Amino acid sequence: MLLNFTKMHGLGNDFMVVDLISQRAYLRDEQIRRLADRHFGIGFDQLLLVEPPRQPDMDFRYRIFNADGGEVENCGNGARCFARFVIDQRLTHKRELRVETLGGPLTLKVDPDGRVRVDMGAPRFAPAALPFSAEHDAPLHELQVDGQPLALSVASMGNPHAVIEVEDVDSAPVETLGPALQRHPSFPRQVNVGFMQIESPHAIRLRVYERGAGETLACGTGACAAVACGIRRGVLASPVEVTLRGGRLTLEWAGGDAPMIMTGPAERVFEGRVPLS
Ligand SMILES: N[C@H](CCC[C@H](N)C(=O)O)C(=O)O
Repeated sequence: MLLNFTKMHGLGNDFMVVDLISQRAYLRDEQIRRLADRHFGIGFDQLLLVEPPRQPDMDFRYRIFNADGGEVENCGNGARCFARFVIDQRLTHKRELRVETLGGPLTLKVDPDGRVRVDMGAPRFAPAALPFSAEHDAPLHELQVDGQPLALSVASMGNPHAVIEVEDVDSAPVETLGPALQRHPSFPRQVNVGFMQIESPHAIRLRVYERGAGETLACGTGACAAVACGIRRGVLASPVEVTLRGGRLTLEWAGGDAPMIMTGPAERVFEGRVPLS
């Protein structure tokens, strides 16, 4: 069969978006890996599936698969692209949508200027929420990584995040410390690793080594986790401008159980059809 898809990105974090309401398909994990390959396939960081809701108060079910084929709980840049996609495809007339994900419900709102505002839910810091093996919840934890002590914060945005403060993101050890934390026994379901440089209480630079995809040009949930951890530590204050390699996001959070609000762009690149073997 031929599968219709749309290639999209949020600040260079790129996606294959598939409408499984107007067409029927089942994608096995090895097919996802092949399609994700930037030489033998289409190439993407994550695959996003648009499905009918399973819960009565939701407009859609939003499923996310990493390039390695694993299904995950949340994807912030993908959520903005999801909203643009279902409106452009006329799958809804609404401009404010409720979608269900493995990590919980999200509210997506497309502004008249095309930017998308996402209620990402409340950040959670309890180690069990990631999961992360630690006795207690704390704004900063210390971990032994390859024999060296490392201070890090942890947060769940439905998916697990570790946040490390660095002096300079450009020289941060993303390609070594990222994988080292991925395989660390303290993260039994692996982890997305953010490297955060604080420029001011309202501005950070961020790079993210993502679970199942490696370093991406941007990570929405990573930006949420970094800002939440920084505000909790008292070194950041809402709103926070997050500059990633692919561009800029605005994050707002009132603390506690308040939702993290992320605002940013979503772009369509091309439409395509791909044979599914
Ligand atoms: N790029 C995504 C994060 C995908 C998360 C995935 N890498 C995971 O395993 O949790 C974002 O914008 O939030």
